[in-house]
Amino acid sequence: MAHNVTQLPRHMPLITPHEAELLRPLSRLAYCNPFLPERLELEQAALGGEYEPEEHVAWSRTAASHYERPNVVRLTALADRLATKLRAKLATGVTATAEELRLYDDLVVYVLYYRWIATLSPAGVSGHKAAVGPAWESFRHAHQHFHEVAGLPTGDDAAAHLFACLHQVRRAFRGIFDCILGDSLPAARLRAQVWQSIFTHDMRRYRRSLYSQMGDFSTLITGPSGTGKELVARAIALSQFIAVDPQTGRLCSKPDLGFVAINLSALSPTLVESELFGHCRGAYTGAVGDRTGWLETCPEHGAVFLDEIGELDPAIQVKLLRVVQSRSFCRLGETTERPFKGKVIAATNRDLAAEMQAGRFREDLYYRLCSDRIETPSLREQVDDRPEALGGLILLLCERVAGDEAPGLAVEVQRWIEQRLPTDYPWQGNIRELEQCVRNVLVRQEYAPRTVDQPSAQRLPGWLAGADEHKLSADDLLRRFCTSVYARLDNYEHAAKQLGLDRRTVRSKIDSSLLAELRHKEEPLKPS
Ligand SMILES: Nc1ncnc2c1ncn2[C@@H]1O[C@H](COP(=O)(O)OP(=O)(O)OP(=O)(O)O)[C@@H](O)[C@H]1O
Repeated sequence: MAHNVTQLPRHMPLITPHEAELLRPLSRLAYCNPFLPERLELEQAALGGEYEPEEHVAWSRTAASHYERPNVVRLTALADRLATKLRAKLATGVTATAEELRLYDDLVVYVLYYRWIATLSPAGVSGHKAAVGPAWESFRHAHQHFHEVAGLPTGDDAAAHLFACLHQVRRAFRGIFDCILGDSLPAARLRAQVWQSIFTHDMRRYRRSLYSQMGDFSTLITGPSGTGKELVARAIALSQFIAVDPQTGRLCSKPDLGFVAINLSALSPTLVESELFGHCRGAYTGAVGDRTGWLETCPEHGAVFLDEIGELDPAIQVKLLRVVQSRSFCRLGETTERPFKGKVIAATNRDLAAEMQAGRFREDLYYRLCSDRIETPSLREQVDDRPEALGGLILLLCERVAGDEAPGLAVEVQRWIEQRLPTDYPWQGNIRELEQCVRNVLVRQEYAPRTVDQPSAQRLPGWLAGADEHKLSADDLLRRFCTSVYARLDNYEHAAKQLGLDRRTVRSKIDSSLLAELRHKEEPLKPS
């Protein structure tokens, strides 16, 4: 190929100022978080006048825009042409500066990714077979083709590592973009946070070295019920780095085996221990044989998801702390140490700060778990940020349950909501409730929300959320009630009198974060 190119003088710069205008933003696009508004800004900077304005604050899935975004299609073509041109210049012997080489290297990453994506079926391939056969051969060939002329690392190992990283990017993108829905800023922030949880904020450093160490970082997901905490956990778990075998181009393990979810509130402490750690025969009454626990079966690229971590028995909290600290554990009834290779992801809708204050949750475990923390926004927060986000969500949820019938069903659901629910309807069950609403309207042409049909005097104030589902303990209830009375009266003496408790008891029951929240919202307490 180099033979057809006119010989250029050696002192000529590799990149012209005009090319640099495209190349600089492209270089950043190759490593940026696709869910931050920055992504759209960079596309605009690269395309200039050719940029087609987007009405969204950041990339999100809408019924209209799936994968073929016009700006990306344009950019990909431009990037491909520029990479081919620069490669040809390099082949003539033009010497590049270190900065030019860095920009060229980033451009090649961008081009290789989109060339590979173009070989996938429209539905995309997430399994390990995606890395096999012709796709790998053409990737390896292109990697060699672009790198060798620039003196950049070539060879199967370098190609396989980049291929593994790009495969991970693809899995993460699909897990986040396809599953975590919502066209509001809080939803966009959530997607960006999940991306960061997987790749950190610096993807270059991740590609260089951190890719093999992210299992050491536990993730704590907090947020109200029905806001997608499990969805987020799944996206993170199934998007961990998996190496590619340079001989075959296959991923060394299957990504879809990497997620195990345990609901800690649904199991007795003994069962939780046995599920997590495994046991040997006779470890407790009923342990009739050896059992391998989830910590043991979790692969290196996988994660164990501990849902409702706030409900974990204190004795097991100590054992879990050891797992996240030393990454080893023993089966019940055994003293042999076994390694834990995966990642721990925990979630709760409880206020862990209050749980710690009340002595029910260990601080040391909390600090080990929250090295990476993600907060899922409520549906109300999303709709308050962008009222149209509700319609977008309804349409996408309708697609999930009714396929091609989605547009018609979405109109019915939206009409029902507008006519029958107040505009400030709290959506206490969040997106799970919205899903139920969609299903109910599909089946019965109506939805019976619990709170709306009740007389307003019977509705629960926000600080009692969960009480109607019997999710609160008696102590929780007392703490919240004391906090709420104190928030209104702002005086321990008066609060104690009203509550019929002594002053010190009231003081000890105050939940500081709930207090801050109540003061912030100035939520009125109904007169007693
Ligand atoms: N952002 C979202 N995008 C799409 N679907 C969502 C989102 N959030 C929640 N859902 C849907 O709502 C339902 C509940 O989600 P999930 O179980 O992940 O919530 P959760 O926060 O873990 O709830 P809980 O605290 O009760 O366990 C699921 O069907 C999920 O697909």
